Amino acid sequence: MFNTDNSNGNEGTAMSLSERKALHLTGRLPSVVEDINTQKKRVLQYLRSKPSMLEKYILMARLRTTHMRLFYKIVIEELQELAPIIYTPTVGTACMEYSNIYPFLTPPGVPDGLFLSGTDDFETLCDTIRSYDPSSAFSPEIAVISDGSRILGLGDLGVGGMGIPIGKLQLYVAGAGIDPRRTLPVIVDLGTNNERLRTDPYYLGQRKARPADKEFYESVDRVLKALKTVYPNLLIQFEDWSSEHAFGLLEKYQNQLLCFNDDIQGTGAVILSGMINAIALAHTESGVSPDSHRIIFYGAGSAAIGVARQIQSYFQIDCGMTEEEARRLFWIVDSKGLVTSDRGDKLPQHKVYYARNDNNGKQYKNLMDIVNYIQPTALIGLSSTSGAFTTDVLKRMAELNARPIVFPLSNPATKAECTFADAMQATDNRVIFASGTAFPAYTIAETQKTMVPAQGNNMYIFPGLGLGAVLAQPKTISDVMIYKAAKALADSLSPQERKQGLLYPELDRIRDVSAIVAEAVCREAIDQGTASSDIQNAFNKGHLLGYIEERMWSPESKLIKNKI
Ligand SMILES: NC(=O)C1=CN([C@@H]2O[C@H](COP(=O)(O)OP(=O)(O)OC[C@H]3O[C@@H](n4cnc5c(N)ncnc54)[C@H](OP(=O)(O)O)[C@@H]3O)[C@@H](O)[C@H]2O)C=CC1
Ligand SMILES: CC(=O)C(=O)O
Ligand SMILES: [Mg+2]
Repeated sequence: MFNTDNSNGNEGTAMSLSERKALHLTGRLPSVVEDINTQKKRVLQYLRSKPSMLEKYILMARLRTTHMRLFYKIVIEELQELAPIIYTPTVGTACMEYSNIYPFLTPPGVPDGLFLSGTDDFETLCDTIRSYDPSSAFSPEIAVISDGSRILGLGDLGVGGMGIPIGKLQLYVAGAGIDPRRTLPVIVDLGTNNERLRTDPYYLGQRKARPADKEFYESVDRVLKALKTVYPNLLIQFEDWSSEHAFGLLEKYQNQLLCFNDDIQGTGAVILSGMINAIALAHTESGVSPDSHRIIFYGAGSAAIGVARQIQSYFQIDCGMTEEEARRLFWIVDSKGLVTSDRGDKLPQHKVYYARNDNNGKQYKNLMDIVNYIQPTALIGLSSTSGAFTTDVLKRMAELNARPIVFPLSNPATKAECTFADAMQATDNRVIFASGTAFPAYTIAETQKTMVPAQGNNMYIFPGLGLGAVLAQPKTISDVMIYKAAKALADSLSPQERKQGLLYPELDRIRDVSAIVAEAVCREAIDQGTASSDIQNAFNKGHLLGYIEERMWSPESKLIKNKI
């Protein structure tokens, strides 16, 4: 983020009288000297008095740039309450409203993030990157970069997508202790294909259509080269690029740069982790063996294919299936229906591998027909179509399975394929459930037992994955690293969480969990012989996890104090 001393050193009313005097600040603050806990209580009280989630988002955005330490103390200590404000679902609203709320997000002169133009030449880009935060003594370690073309399930929001890199980086800090002064949110402005935005008088980005592929890939390549030239050790996280380009970018750069695509790989890893625990539950509670699963993906974009690939790896590596045996357990559905190789349309490359050819020439369009035909054990939604898992579909899942697995993973909540309450009611409370955005808890009327739904969101993976990569500094992030990160997350459930049938650890343990995920990434880098000497030494001393934890930034970490 932006690293002015004003934001990270500011303690406001918590500054002692002697410090105020030494810094010539006496008179610029009211006379009270209070501690950060009082400051936190005041902010929370005011925040809670605001009925609108967007207003809360704006207040927190402002606090981040005026009082960074307080901001992160609140986010870390109250993550359950704050995640829906700074991340999904509210970040989706903030991105849609970006042009309207922009003037209120940061104080004058403080940028919201780094906006790079797709048309600038290499030298101009390098200068822009260097001059983004000239006062900072800290080089960024992680950049989250988007072109705003597929923001959550909300479509092309152009530069309005800036909220996403910012939201993700806030979770890096809160969830994995990345130093906030070493984070860099980036939007590459290549125009937008959203006609409504191009004609909106307040739209803040370039009012032109996105370029064709040749220009697109050249522009992104220039931007990435500029970022890596200015900051050679930077980890780059691709976020919310349309599937049309997400796969191409990952393929091009994954063996070239220290980078990953969060929507393909992060989502793949987090949902694999939840599925490992769901598969175990279905096995112990209803005798379903891993090889008898039949999984429908409703949606066939970057997220769905990323998740299918990861679960397939699990079937092959951990369950001993051949590639073909594993592949046959997946059916993918897109906007035209079940994806088959004889459907008559030209499939984009990422769908070809999972296209079915055992449909005897019959095509299926409607989800209910598809469910009846396949008789799935699991239904995974990554289609951004609200309500697609109808009561009838959910009831059918409950007829077919003692413990149906239903994961409506699209974001934000308004795009989810069903709600937790829908899924519980239609399945006699037997559903094994996870959603992309947290749904409210559900109380079973008969027993008065309150059930808290799992949140299958890549926020459980990318912070730890990024922390591990930043510390170990491997040349690239390998598929095995991602896989090991997913396994580590699945294994991180405490005995109590396992007993409760949870799929993911409690959110308030996210720092511990991220350290475990980071450790798995570092161990893999060590095995591959690509780990930094610090990580190798910590491992040799039997102190790897402790070393990782010690490296995590917290609001109590030392800060420079010289301004308000
Ligand atoms: N929980 C999490 O951590 C994450 C959740 N997501 C969510 O996943 C969703 C999808 O992301 P992504 O894959 O990148 O997006 P895409 O837009 O690339 O993919 C959407 C897919 O859904 C399909 N689809 C659209 N409408 C329908 C319909 N009526 N019936 C069936 N399929 C339909 C599309 O079909 P077609 O190919 O024919 O256009 C496409 O395959 C988003 O909502 C995103 O927020 C993403 C990453 C992480
Ligand atoms: C969570 C996330 O990365 C998405 O919905 O795109
Ligand atoms: Mg995303």
